Amino acid sequence: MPNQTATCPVGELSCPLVDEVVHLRQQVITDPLTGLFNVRHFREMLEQELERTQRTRMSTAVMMIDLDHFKRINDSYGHEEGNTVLRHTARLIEAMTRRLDVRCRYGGEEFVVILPSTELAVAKRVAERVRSALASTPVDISENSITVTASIGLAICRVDEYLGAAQLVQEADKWLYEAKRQGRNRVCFNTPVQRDQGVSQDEKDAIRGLFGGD
Ligand SMILES: Nc1nc2c(ncn2[C@@H]2O[C@H](COP(=O)(O)OP(=O)(O)OP(=O)(O)O)[C@@H](O)[C@H]2O)c(=O)[nH]1
Repeated sequence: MPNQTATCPVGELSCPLVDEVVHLRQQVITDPLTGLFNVRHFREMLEQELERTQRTRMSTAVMMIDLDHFKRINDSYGHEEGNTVLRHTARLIEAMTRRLDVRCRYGGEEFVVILPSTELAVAKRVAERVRSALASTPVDISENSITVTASIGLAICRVDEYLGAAQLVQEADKWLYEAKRQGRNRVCFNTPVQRDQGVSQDEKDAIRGLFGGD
């Protein structure tokens, strides 16, 4: 009878070496403060999901979330309490999204979620759920109960309107800053109406002409 403890057969789940590798792999892709995925994993997964969009023709959505006036929380209550707020935010993001969504800390007080195989209408509902949960769920810090809000930018990669990873992130970031600009605690995204505003009067007239409009 061979000595089972002295060997590490492939596929043996209880092998300490395999456990160690799994643990290390987890550490490499995790943000230590919040337990969400880190930005390195976000980049890897985004490339993977965009490839899936090309293969399956199902859209990929990216949701960029930034806490509002977070500096004030640090300044008023200290960095440790600020960290408590970041962990609270991470738990709410997890609670309001699916396990298949890739929930990441992008850095500082910014979070990003990849919503695989998701159209804009669904992404809007998820983003609104996250925004509203944050605004209505207080967190206890320094004997105070406070609520934090977030601004959220959404971007979609469709197979017929394909955006690469960098462009998609840039687009989500653009709408996040639009949400800040409009007063914070809101979700912003590119709507067909806003796209239409980019069409000049000349172009509109030409389209009307093509379809026989007056
Ligand atoms: N506690 C804590 N604070 C952090 C961490 N990373 C970044 N910060 C702080 O996050 C704050 C971000 O501030 P700003 O970029 O000015 O943004 P803001 O105050 O949220 O304002 P708006 O984004 O414009 O609504 C800074 O005070 C950073 O020091 C962290 O890991 N822990």
